[in-house]
Amino acid sequence: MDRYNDVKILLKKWEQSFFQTNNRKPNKVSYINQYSGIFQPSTAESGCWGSHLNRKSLPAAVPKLSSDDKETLKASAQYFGMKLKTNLGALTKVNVTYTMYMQKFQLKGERFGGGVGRGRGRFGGFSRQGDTCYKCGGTGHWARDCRGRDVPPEVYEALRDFGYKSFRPGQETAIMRILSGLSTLVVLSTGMGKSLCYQLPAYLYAQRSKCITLVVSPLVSLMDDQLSGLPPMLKAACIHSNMSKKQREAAIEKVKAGQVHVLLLSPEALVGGGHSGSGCLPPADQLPPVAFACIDEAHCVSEWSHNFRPCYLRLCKVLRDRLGVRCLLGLTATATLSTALDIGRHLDISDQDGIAVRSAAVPHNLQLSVSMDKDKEQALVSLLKGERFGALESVIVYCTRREETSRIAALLRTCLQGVMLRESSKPAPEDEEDNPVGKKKKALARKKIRKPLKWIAEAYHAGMSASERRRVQNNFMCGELRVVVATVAFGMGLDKSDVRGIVHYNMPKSFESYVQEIGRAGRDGHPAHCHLFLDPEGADLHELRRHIYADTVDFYTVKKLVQKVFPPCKCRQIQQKQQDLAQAAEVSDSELLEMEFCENTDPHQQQLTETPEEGDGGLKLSDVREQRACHTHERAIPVQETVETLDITEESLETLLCYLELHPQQWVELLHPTLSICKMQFYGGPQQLRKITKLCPPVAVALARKRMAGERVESCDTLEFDVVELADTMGWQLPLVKRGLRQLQWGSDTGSYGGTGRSGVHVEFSALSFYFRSYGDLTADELDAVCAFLHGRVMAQERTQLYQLKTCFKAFRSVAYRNCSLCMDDLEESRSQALKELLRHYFDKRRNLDLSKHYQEEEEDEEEELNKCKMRDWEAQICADIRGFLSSRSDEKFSGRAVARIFHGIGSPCYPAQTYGRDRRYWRKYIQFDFNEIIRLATQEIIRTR
Ligand SMILES: Nc1ncnc2c1ncn2[C@@H]1O[C@H](COP(=O)(O)OP(=O)(O)OP(=O)(O)O)[C@@H](O)[C@H]1O
Repeated sequence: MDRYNDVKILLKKWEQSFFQTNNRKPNKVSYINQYSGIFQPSTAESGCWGSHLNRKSLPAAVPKLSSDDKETLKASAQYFGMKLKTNLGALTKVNVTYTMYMQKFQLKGERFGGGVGRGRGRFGGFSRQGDTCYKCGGTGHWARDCRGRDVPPEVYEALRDFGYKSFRPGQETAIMRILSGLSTLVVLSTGMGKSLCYQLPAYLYAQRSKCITLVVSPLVSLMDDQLSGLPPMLKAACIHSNMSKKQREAAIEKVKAGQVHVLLLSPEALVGGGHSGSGCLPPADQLPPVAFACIDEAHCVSEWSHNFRPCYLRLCKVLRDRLGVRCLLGLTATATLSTALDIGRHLDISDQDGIAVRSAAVPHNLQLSVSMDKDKEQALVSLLKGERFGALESVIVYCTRREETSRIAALLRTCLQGVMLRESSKPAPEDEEDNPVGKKKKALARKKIRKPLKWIAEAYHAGMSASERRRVQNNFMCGELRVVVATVAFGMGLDKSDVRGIVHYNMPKSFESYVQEIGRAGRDGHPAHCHLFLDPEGADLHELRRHIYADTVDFYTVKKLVQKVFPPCKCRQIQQKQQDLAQAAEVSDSELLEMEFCENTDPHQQQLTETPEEGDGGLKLSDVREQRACHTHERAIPVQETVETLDITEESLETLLCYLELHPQQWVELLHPTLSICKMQFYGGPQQLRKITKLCPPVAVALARKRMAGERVESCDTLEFDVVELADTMGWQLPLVKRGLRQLQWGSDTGSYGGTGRSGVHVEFSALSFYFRSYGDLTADELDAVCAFLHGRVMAQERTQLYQLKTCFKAFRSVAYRNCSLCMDDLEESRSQALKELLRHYFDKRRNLDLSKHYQEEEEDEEEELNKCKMRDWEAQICADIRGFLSSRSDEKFSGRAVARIFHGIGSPCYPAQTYGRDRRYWRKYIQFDFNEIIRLATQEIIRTR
C-alpha cells in the first residue's frame, strides 16, 4: 500500500505538471506513454539496426525486472488502471508492446548517433525532448517530423562502397525506412535503381551482426544471373526449384554457416507448390535471424494486378508466421496507385509514407509515338531506316505471337541487308563514370561494343532452346546483333543500359506491360525511342482477348471445384444428436455413453482447440466457427488429378482457392501443399499388417475404413489411403501421423526383415496436393452462394481485364499518327507528352480495382452494338461449324467452354494446342467473336446432339 501511495503522489505531481505545460489534462495516450515510460529497459541487445528484432530475438531483448521494479510497476498499473478504466492484464500487454517498440527506436537512435533513453528519468515521463531521431540522430523531434536530409555517415560510406556518389530519387527514403525496420513499397521505373534499396541495407545489417536478407524473385531462370550481378561485397546464394537437391542443400549449409548475406529465393522455394513440393528452407531456428525480406515484382501480390501469382499471397504469410520476418520491402516497376495501396495492405504497411516512394510512370528520356498503319510490315522496315530509329544500335521489337517473331526477323534481315547505320554520338553516362562497379561495366561494355555489327535481326521466344536463346541474348548484349524480334519473354532482367529503341509490333496487353517494356530502353539516361503499331482493325485486341479468356473458368467447373473443396461431413448430425440427447428428460446410461463417445471422437471439436488462429482482419474462420456445427476439416485435393478433371491450369486452380481464402468469410484456409496419398506395403503379409494395427492406430483406422467400404481385408498386405483425411478423422495432426507411419519402416517391434533392422514395411507418400481447411456443413444455399461468389469473382476479373484492354486501345488511338511516315524522322513532342500524361493519369489516379462495372457500362457503346449485330449475322454459320466439329470428334466429350476455347485457339490441359491446333478448319476460327457467346452456342449444340 505504501508503494501505491508513493506512486500515486508522484503521478499526481506529473498530472499537475502536465496540465501546466500543456494547458489540458492528460489523455489516454499520455497516460499510456507515461505508464510505459516507467517500465524502461535496463538492458538492450546492442549492435543491431533494430528491425531484425524479429519474433526470434524479441523475447531476449525484453529486460528482466527486479522485485523492486515489479512492485513499482504493479502499483502504477493499479493507478493507471483506474485512470484508464482497464485491467492489469491489458495494461501489461500495452506496456510490453510499447516497450519493445520503444526499444527498437532507441536502438535506432543509438545507431544514428543518439543515446538510449537520454533525458528520460525513471519517472521522467515520455519526453521527445530527450529522444534522438533515428534519421538524423538529432534530438527534439522524431524521424517522421525530421526536416533535415541528413543520412548517417555510415550509410554514405556504404553507398560509396557500392560505387555511387549519391542516391537516386526514392532510394534514400526506402533505405532509411528499411534500416528503421519499417515495411516499404518501392515503385520505381525499370532501371531507376530498385536493387540498391535492398542491397545497401542488407550490407549494413550484415556488417553489424550475423543475419541474412531474403530476396524473393519470380524470375527463376534469371536468378543465377542476378546472383552474379550482385556487388562483390555482398555474399549471396540462391535456392530455386530448378536446382538439384544437392545444390539446394549446399546453399542451405552456407546460409546456416553464416557465409551468406543475401539469400535469393523463388516464391515456390519459400512456400512450396509447383513441382517442388514443400518449401526448401529449414525451420527459422536453424537459420540466422532475418534482417528483412525483399519481394521483387511485388505487384504479383495484388489479386487485381496484371500479373497476380497466388503463391505470392502465401509468401507474406510464410515470411511472417514461419520465419518471423517483420520488415518487408516490396519492389515493383509497375503499379497504379490503387494497386500500390492493395500491395501495401498485404505487406502490412500502415502508413501512407510507406508506399509513397513512387516515380513518374515513364522516364523523361523516352520519346513515345504510336501509328495506325495498314501495312505494318512495310511501316516497320521504313521506321528502322528512318531518322529516328536508323541510327539506333540496339533495338527490341516486341510481338505477341511466337510465330510472328521468326517471320518479322526474317523480313528485317532481308529488307535491312546492306543498310548502313546512321551516325550517332553517345557520351558516357555521368553517374557511372566515377564508380568502380560502373567503370568495370563500362570498360566491359566498350570492349564488347567495339565488335562490329554482325547480325541485323534475330528472333527470340520461350519456345526456342535454351542455348539458342542464350546465343541471341549474348549477341545482343555485346552489340553484335542490332535488332531482337521477341515476345515478352525477352528483356526480363536484361541488364543492358544502352538499349536505344523499343518497337511494339503488336499492342501490349496493358499499360503496365507497356511501361515495363518501354522501360528497357534508355536505362543509361540518354534519349531513347519507342514506337507502337496499333492495328486499325483491332486485330491485336482480339488476340489479347484470347489470353484473358484463357484464364477464365465457367460456372460448371466452379461448381465441380466447390464440391471437391467442401465435401459434406457429419458434424451437423453429431451436434443435432447431442442436442436431442441433452434435451431428453431422462437420459439413459447407454445414451450418455454414446454421447461421451461422440464427444471424444469428434475430431473437429478437438482440432478446434489445437488449431492456432491465423491471419487478421475481416470475419475469419474463428468468428464463423462460433456459429457453425462444423469447425472445419483438413482436406487435400491432388493437383494433377484436379487439373485433369476440371481442365484448368494449376495456376488457375490455386487462384480460385485464393479467392475463397480472401473472401470476408474466409471459406477456406490454405495450408502448405503436401503429399496426400500414402501407400503401404507389408512384406510380412496380412499377419504383419494385423500386428501393426495394434501398434499404430492410423493403420488400424485405415484398415477399418477399408473394411467398412466393403473391401475384403483378410488377405490384404497393401494399403493406400488419403493420409490428410485419415488424420482429420482421427483428430490427429498431419505431421504426427506422417512421422508415425514413416517410422514403421524402421521399428524393431513391427518385425524385422532379413535381419537388416528394416521392419519389412514400405511406406511411400505421393500426389502433391493443395492442402487446406474447409467446412463440411455448408447448406445447399451456402454452397450456391460460394459458387456464385467464385464465378462472379472470375467474371469480374475477366471484365476488368477486358475493360483495361479497351481503355488501353482507346488511349493509344487518341494519340496515334495516321501512319508511321509522319513520325519516323521527327517527332511531335506534344504527342509524346500527351501519351505520357495519359499514362501518368492512369498510374496516379486512385480508382476501384474491380473495373467490371465500367466494362458493363461500356458494353453499351457503339462498337459493342456492332459486334452484337455481327454475331447475329454469323450465328448460323458458327452453329454449323460447331456441329461439324462435334461430329468429326464424335468419340470425344466436350463442354461448351472446351469448344469455345478451340474456336478461339486457346489450349488447355485436356485439349492441348499441339493436338487440337493441327485441325486448321476450327482452331482460332472465330477469334474475333465474343468468347462467352461461343460458349453459349456450343452448349446449345452439345445439348441438342445428346
Ligand atoms: N544511386 C545510384 N547512382 C548511380 N547509378 C545507380 C544508382 N543506383 C543504381 N544505379 C545503377 O542503375 C542501373 C539500374 O539499376 P537496377 O538494376 O537496380 O535497376 P532496377 O530498377 O532494379 O531495374 P529493373 O526493374 O530492370 O530490375 C544499374 O546499372 C545501377 O548500377
